[in-house]
Amino acid sequence: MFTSKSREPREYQNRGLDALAEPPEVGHELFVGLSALRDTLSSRHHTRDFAFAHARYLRSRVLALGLIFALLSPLWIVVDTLVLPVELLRYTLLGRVMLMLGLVGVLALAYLSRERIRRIRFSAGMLLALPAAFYLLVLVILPQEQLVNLVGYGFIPFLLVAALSVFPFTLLESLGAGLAMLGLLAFAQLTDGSWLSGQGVESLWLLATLLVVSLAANHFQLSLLLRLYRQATHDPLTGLFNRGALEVHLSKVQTWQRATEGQGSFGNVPCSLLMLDLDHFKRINDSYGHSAGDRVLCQFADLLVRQTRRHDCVARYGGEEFVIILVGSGEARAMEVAERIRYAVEKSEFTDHDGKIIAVTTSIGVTRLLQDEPPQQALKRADEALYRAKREGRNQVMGANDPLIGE
Ligand SMILES: Nc1nc2c(ncn2[C@@H]2O[C@H](COP(=O)(O)OP(=O)(O)OP(=O)(O)O)[C@@H](O)[C@H]2O)c(=O)[nH]1
Repeated sequence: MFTSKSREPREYQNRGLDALAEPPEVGHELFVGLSALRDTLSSRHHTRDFAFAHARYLRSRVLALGLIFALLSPLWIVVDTLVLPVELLRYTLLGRVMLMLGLVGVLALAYLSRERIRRIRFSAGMLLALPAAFYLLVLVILPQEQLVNLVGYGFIPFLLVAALSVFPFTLLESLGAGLAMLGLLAFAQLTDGSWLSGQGVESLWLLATLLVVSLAANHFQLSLLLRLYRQATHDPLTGLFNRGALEVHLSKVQTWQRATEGQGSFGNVPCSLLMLDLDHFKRINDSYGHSAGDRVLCQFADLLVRQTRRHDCVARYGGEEFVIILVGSGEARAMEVAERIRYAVEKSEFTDHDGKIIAVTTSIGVTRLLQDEPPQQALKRADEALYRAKREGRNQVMGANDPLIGE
């Protein structure tokens, strides 16, 4: 089986392609428990598509918790008024007003950042950093002898570490925030003189324990999110994108086309669609069994991923039908790639479970993806071309009669 990888055209590198998903790994297993540690430790291994789903989820948490913090903060003014001497009130009041303004800013930022991953992460970080900074400021500004009058401030590090468990943070993110809270508590103890006292050590121990519980909650929350995401968007047999995820991805590619070239100038950023169907697949099932058929589908999927580039997208459209989006490839180039794939399939040694060779061929329909058309329309054109390839004898590539193509 040949495995050549074509190089990306230079002009399409570094032009926002990272905003598109990477093709999923073939045969990637759904995982549970400890094996998910790699994915919950940091976001390094997350695909761009999951990063968007993750950010959307994070955003909803930021909005919910930000609202709770913003409401609780002014309520605590009542407690301050009851317990603090008047000369201290102006400090804490000023701090609370600044905290509330900050929280409103975080809420606004999260609300306006629907698809902006970095901004959403930043707003989540600020949501935790603002109350911590408020507490730190109170500790620094108030005279030491007045610190005993503070009621309900000492629990801020505990509240924030507990809040970590509400967010689907990665373990490293939570660990960083948790260590910062432990540092804050240590500073508070050094300031009020309880450092290394029995009560001080107990508080530190409690906060560290709470952090471990939050980290466990983060791990399970994030791994569950990943699992649900994969189940919703990936075909369990081949590990490729499923039909729903493909359609979402098609729209994203079109958005990228528009953003790259500007509205109305379609034709300048060519992208193409390949629709592939295994020939006489029913016969394979009938002759070798359904499970050998499944094996062929996986081998076929594997070949498609190896024949395409990282930014292209390979999806299982249904049954023995697959779709490839070639990003940055016009019709002529797409026909070449399709022919190369057809040839590779013909020459490849597909095998059943006993290593018996199964002859497999594929028919392919090719069309251009226009940036302003409904994705379904392009899929329909590719399907019609595929149908003609089947009708003309199978094991061949057929181009669609594309409208308004100007390469
Ligand atoms: N093993 C296996 N078979 C599948 C799967 N999904 C669909 N099929 C089979 O794929 C076959 C498709 O058959 P047809 O639609 O008649 O197409 P074909 O035999 O490939 O013939 P042409 O497409 O006309 O070349 C059916 O027998 C389905 O049962 C699957 O996930 N695994």
